[in-house]
Amino acid sequence: MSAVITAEGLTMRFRRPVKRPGLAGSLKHLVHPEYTWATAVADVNLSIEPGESVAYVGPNGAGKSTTIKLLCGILIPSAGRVEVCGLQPHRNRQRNAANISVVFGQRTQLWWDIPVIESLRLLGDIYSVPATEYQRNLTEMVDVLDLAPLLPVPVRQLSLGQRMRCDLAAALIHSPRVLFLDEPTIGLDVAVKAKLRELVGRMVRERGLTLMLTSHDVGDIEQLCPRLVMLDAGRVVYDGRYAELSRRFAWETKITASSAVPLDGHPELAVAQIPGVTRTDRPDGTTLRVWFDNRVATCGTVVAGIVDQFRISDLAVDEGAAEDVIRRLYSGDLEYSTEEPA
Ligand SMILES: Nc1ncnc2c1ncn2[C@@H]1O[C@H](COP(=O)(O)OP(=O)(O)OP(=O)(O)O)[C@@H](O)[C@H]1O
Repeated sequence: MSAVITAEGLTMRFRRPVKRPGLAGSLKHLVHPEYTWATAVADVNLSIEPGESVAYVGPNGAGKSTTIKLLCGILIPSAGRVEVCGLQPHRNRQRNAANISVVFGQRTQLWWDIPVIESLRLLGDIYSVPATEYQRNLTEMVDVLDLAPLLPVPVRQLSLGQRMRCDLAAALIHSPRVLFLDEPTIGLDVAVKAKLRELVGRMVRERGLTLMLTSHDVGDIEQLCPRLVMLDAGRVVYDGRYAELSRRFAWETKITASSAVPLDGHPELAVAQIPGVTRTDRPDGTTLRVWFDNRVATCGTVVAGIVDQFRISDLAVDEGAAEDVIRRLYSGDLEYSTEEPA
């Protein structure tokens, strides 16, 4: 099977004006403009098969939306190559548009003043969707997204959650092969999130839709995307299964050991000397928390070292879920590494 999305060495640099402060600075810039270059996407390689669901994640400013814009043909790459359904998006914007759809959580593609159903009909005409296919898509989406009461309402009168349901319907009315969702569930309540995820999941399973999702909501990723590509400062730092994340990146295991009586002395200092222990602290008088590098030490050796210091009355071991790993990677608490754990 050949990939539906490929990127090779994909790079996007933006030129930014350097302006000195004040009127003099503005005038100088008019006469002698100065610029710097900022790299938003750096040498990204991607290969996504038809029917795959990929979460494209990373901290704010990592380059996710820029990549989506490159894949939609909105931006022209500074370097590298990109193909979507066999087309270079920026050279074939119109043909590319027939194959793809994009939903930006912050924006609508519906016409503000006309009823939702008219927007859907218009999109059906623009994309020349055959009548039977249009009707089948509409019926399915009205059913899953509960759209019936919204169809006659002008978009300007819809709440955010109602509008997003209609936006997703609009994105899928022409049966695209690829769907890009950029923060689709931002600001939505749990019920609306569930409806959106249900429809997208169904389209992937039943129609072979290829999905590329950017989201800061781990629920979207967990429920829709077995594969996760993580960006940091424009570069891919992880491309693999979501479930692999913990194994690959969660080097630290946390042990919380409690004592029935207040701890004597400074057991945290002695425990910190155990090989592999990265840090320790005492959140209260009876509890010791120990973080260790699980590639270097085992839980057994660390617990044995704690037992040498005091009698443990309660013990919890926290391996860290993938969600926790993502949060810690973003905050810099965990380090990216391509090394496999020992
Ligand atoms: N048109 C532009 N001109 C100059 N710089 C830009 C432009 N668009 C994006 N950038 C810069 O490129 C970098 C990546 O931005 P991008 O919007 O792709 O990030 P993101 O990962 O989608 O972030 P977020 O999670 O905050 O939406 C940022 O530093 C941003 O300031």
